[in-house]
Amino acid sequence: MVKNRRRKLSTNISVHQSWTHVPFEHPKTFATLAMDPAKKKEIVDDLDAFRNGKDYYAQIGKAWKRGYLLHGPPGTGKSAMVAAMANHLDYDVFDIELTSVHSNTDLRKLFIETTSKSIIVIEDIDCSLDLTGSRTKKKDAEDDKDKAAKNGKKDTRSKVTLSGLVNFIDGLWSACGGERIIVFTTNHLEKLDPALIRRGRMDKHIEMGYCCAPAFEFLARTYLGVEEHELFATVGALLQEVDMTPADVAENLTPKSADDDADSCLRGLVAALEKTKEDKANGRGMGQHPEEDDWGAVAGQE
Ligand SMILES: Nc1ncnc2c1ncn2[C@@H]1O[C@H](COP(=O)(O)OP(=O)(O)OP(=O)(O)O)[C@@H](O)[C@H]1O
Repeated sequence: MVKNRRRKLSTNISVHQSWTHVPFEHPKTFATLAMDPAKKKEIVDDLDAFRNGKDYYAQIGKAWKRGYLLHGPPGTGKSAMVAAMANHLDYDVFDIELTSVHSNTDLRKLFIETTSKSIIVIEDIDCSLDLTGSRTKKKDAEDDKDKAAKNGKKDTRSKVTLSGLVNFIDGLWSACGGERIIVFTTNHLEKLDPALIRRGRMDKHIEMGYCCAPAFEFLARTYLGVEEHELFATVGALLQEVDMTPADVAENLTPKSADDDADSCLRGLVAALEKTKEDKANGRGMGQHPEEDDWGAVAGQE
């Protein structure tokens, strides 16, 4: 892997509809991302195949691009996954804030200005636009707009349309040369129009889920340097019963003072899980634990 250039993080600026660049410093790598090793390998292999696939893409007559859809609840590592991808490939990241893009034309302009070897990220895509195309949702969007106008508030929804975005994904890639990856993240897969996320546009769908025992043990090794502990079984059992994101588990495993050690952090995590379990029993919980494989679909791929 070539590591001789400095990666950039670029975000779009609304006033000028252009990019601003800062060094990309996010430290997350696949080595520190808690997920099923087999799934992790599958994603890394997929990225490597893409990076080395110039001739293959030319041979099949396809633009050299790949779309990844990362979906799951907040705090399950979607942004961390984007950083791990960028660090693995040594690509720049172009972070598009769709609500600050004024029109499809501006989106096209921004896109044309992206460079080769880049990951173009649109986070929380369901929050940025009315992307469902359904009449009910369009009506909801119009109602929201009317409500905002009545309350003297600015309509923050982007003027970029679903078809504008689809064109952006399909058409322009071919005109741009050089490899590009596009990533959408969402907490609400069900809100997205199937046309937007079909294979060929979003080629790989990756589900990021709640933490389960093996993911917790990985985090305990990373955060506390602990391979085994008597509380592992207790934590594992509690994670079967309640939903806790890897972000919350990681936070509980982070020492808060010089007196904190592995023991106290693990006891703190058990207390937090028991509290969540109690809340759930009292009807204050987040709902049922979804059906998961051993890794809690921390990165289950569909
Ligand atoms: N699977 C994971 N492995 C290691 N760390 C994780 C994992 N998931 C989350 N974290 C840590 O939790 C924090 C929050 O994660 P992140 O921002 O990636 O979640 P997210 O799914 O993008 O959330 P949101 O939907 O709210 O943007 C980060 O510090 C991240 O490093």
